[in-house]
Amino acid sequence: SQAAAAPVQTPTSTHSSKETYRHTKRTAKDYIFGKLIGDGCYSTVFLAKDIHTGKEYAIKVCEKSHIVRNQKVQYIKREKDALNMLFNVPHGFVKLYCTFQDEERLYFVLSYAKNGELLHYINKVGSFELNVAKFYVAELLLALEKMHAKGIIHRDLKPENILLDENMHLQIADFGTVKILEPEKIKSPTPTVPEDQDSAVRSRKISFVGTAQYVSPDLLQNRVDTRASDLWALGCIIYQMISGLPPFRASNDFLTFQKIQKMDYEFPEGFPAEAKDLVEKLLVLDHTKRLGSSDTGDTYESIRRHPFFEGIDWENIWEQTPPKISPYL
Ligand SMILES: C[C@@H](Nc1nc2c(c3cc(-c4cn[nH]c4)ccc13)C(=O)N=C/C2=C\CC1CC1)C(C)(C)C
Repeated sequence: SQAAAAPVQTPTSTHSSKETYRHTKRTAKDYIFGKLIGDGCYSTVFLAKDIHTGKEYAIKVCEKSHIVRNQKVQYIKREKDALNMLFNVPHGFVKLYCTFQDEERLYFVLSYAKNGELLHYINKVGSFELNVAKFYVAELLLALEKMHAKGIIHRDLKPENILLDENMHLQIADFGTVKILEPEKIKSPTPTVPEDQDSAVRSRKISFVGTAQYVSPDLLQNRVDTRASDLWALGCIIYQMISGLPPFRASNDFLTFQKIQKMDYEFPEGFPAEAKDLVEKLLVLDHTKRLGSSDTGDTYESIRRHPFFEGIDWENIWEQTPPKISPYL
């Protein structure tokens, strides 16, 4: 006969004012789900409110069957690992507060980036004034430095997954495409030892390729994904903030890939000279020759030093009030 199951002791939250009480694991019932705010290919992001605290969060919901059927399990695991690795970085990233699941779905409770996608602002004003572009490129570079210092390569950086928080500071989101380098490979951004010409993570078959307009030629050609892939995307994003469109664009991805590999792009009339110079130093076919590829340590000194960043206060930018994003006449 079925032995009577011992009554399960539900953990009561015994706490005095001194102790921080241990939450019982959250479930979807602890949140009021609101509008859909983002739609990825394997996930949907909802605005949600915690019924106990009234705080707003973004909750990313993934259908388990969908993930398993499309062999995306390792992407979900990497995203969670990357978000956990970045939890203690105070600025530049959405935070993962907790995860839980039910029969059908996985839930990620994340910070709500109240002002949404950077892309929305670029499209709204057409293109950014130079001081606005400079500010957000600087915050993006600082976030990239933090990620790369931990051996996290984003691999799909684009204005759609660069978000703005309630104070209009930048937050990188969507880590479903990251590659996390093994600890022994977390060295300076590029080879410090001459014979190790290729700190790239040379994987025979790269199953993942980013969004066509921002994918680097090294990822396309010799199927190598390195931190420098993100520096290529940075070059594309700078170009797009200032001109309103990404440098490589065509009617389909294949034609876009061809343009990238032929470096077939040009600068519109009036594109500021210093911004042009910086973009030209990042959109370099050879990933070891991109500005920043030879920097050692945890910062991209050679990029920070570029005249484009004249006047940026690297130590205090996250505390500063971001410049107004107004239409560029
Ligand atoms: C990039 C992502 N879109 C989004 N992901 C997140 C948002 C988010 C917010 C708005 C928004 C806010 N106000 N108006 C629009 C628009 C798009 C968003 C957020 O607040 N918090 C965390 C997010 C993502 C966390 C990430 C680890 C998964 C895609 C397109 C993939 C769905």
